[in-house]
Amino acid sequence: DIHEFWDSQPVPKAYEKIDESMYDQQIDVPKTVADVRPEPYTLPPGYTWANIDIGNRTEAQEVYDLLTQNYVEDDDNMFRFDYSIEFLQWALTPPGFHKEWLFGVRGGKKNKLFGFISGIPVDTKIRGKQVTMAEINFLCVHKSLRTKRLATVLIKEVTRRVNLHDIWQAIYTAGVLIPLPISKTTYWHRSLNPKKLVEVGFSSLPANTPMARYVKLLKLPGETSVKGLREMQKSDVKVVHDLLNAYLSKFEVHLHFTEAEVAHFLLPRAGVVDTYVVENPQTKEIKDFLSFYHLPSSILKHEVHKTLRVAYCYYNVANTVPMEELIRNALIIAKQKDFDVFNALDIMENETLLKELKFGIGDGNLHYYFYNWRVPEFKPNQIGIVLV
Ligand SMILES: COc1cccc(CC(=N)NC(=O)c2cccnc2OC2CCNCC2)c1
Repeated sequence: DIHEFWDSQPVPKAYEKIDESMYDQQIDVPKTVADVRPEPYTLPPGYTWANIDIGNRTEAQEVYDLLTQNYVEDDDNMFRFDYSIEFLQWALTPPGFHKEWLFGVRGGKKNKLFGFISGIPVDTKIRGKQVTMAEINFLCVHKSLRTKRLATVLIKEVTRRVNLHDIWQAIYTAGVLIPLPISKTTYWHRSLNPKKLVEVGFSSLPANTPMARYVKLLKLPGETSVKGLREMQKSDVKVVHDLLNAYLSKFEVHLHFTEAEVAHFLLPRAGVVDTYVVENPQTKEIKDFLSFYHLPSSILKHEVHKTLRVAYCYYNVANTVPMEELIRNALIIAKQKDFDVFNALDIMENETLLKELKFGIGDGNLHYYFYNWRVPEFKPNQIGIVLV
């Protein structure tokens, strides 16, 4: 069963008793690239490995088609993530990405894509220690091929390909609980279009609250309130880079971004990511910025509404503006851009503003995991990494 697989992996065991001296180091015995299996893992008969050039529109379309039909659904199977092609190309081609870490499994007469997994290299800081990791995401097996253990082979193969680059740790998130989370975070939602959210069953009307009153309760100003708020542009990359790294260094677990990575991940891209900086009208200085990414969900069983437009809280730094006002302005912008809901995890400083800004608690958790690195469990507000 699944635990038989994870029991064979260098992740903390559910039962282990650990003393402090075991933390901040790898779990596996030290290995070198020479120890890594040179050939790909064996697939079931009829299936083959296939690298995916996500920059190629045709191949990106195949990944889109696989994910939009077979990727993660909410616990009630009412919604399924619907990552766009442009979003996948953005998320999977940061500076320095390795093309052999983007691959899948093909099979059948039409050599169809039945499985996919991805890795990108990230520079992490864990309790003050620099660790280069692979950020693993988009593990997906076609619904018709579940229980063939393809997922475990995809995990082993991406581990092998990452190890060939002399990288031995990884970070990933999952809604499911497997051994052992480094943190259990909770998701929260801020309704922007309450009428639609109630119609599609995403939200329910609070007791004794007519819809008109619910809408009024959640109403946001039509315009932003922060003076000097404007879209990020190329010339802001340097200052945003310095602001972001300085801010993230406050957290026990965080990424370190290069300038090129800040340009890639934060410069606005239509339908993918929005970033706004606060330029002080007098001094022209920038000390704050907000950002959110676009991840719609398919609405699986509704006659009229087919898509839920969801904005996800990304990286936000508030030095001269109260964080609550900054995020309220993110909500106002998201509403202006016709998003239906704004999602956030209770990581970083988010917990302090969720209630004030009328977020409702979600019905699930997102767990963060490390592969082959032992740490004590962190509180969500010690996590300074956002995975898309
Ligand atoms: C609303 O449509 C959904 C479609 C599929 C799953 C879920 C529930 C869920 N699992 N949500 C999250 O994981 C989540 C909730 C708030 C913020 N970020 C999140 O996940 C991000 C980060 C991890 N990769 C997926 C997107 C909701």
